[in-house]
Amino acid sequence: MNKSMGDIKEILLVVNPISGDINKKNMVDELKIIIESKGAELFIYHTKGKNDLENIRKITEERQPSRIITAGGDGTIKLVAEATKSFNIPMGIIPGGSANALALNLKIPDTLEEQIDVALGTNFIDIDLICLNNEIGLHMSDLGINAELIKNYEESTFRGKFGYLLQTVPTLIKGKYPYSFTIETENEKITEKGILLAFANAQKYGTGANVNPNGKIDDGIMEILIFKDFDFREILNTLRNETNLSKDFVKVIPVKEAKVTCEEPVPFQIDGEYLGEVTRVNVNILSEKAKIAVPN
Ligand SMILES: Nc1ncnc2c1ncn2[C@@H]1O[C@H](COP(=O)(O)OP(=O)(O)OP(=O)(O)O)[C@@H](O)[C@H]1O
Repeated sequence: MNKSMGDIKEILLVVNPISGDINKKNMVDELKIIIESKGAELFIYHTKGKNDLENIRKITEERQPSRIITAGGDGTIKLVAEATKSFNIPMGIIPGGSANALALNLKIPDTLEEQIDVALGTNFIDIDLICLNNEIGLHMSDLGINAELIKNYEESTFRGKFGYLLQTVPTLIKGKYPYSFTIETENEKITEKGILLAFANAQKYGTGANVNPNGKIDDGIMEILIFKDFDFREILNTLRNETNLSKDFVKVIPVKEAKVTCEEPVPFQIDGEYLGEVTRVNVNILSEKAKIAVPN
């Protein structure tokens, strides 16, 4: 366990009470004991699902905590990163959602004790924040078949990875793919047909699929990935973390900013949250970063 908390005097803990169907009480109790034993103060905010952005921004402004710890899924981390992006306060992560893709990408450990240790530690990564149609994304956002899957999952009563898997077959049967995507960057304007267009800051989806093996979450660049069709051999390679995906399967365009337009409305998601159907996505990397505590 972390021996010294350096100059951490007050910690803001943001807890999503419903994410991942996980009871966060043990985590909160353990964190309270550790923090109070070090003479620091803990202020807890439970998300409500409404007005959280404004509330977290206000609390951060008033209390000026020296660290923020977020216990929830990817949606909660995104919310906190957005609310606190102008304060430059380091954030620790206690993964507590159904997929936890960002925690997976940042190699946050599995046990609560180790997670708390990392969250209070002093090793940080400054990750890029991507602005997509005025919303913030941290790791993986996309247009197409995956967003449709997320929509169907959110509408279903089954939670967790099994619920997500259950939605796969009906989504694949009913989908309107392939979609037509026009991508405009500072260098080119191209139109490609595909089943999915991803804006990738990280390497992996929450399922572990390594779709962007050359991506770096802190390099000031995102990759636009266009998956052209279902190729089960390539999908298997992706799931096996193979690093050489065929160019016929996925086209990769590294960018700092771009405009993507679609002929028909296409399902859209940011970091696992469904945002409806859109015909246009404007993306750019923001100058602000999210400073996140990660393992050494
Ligand atoms: N108190 C609350 N009641 C209902 N919804 C909430 C509450 N707090 C946050 N939310 C909702 O939780 C969502 C974010 O969840 P998050 O992405 O962190 O977890 P998750 O991985 O999606 O977990 P799950 O799949 O179980 O929702 C947001 O849609 C937010 O509105």
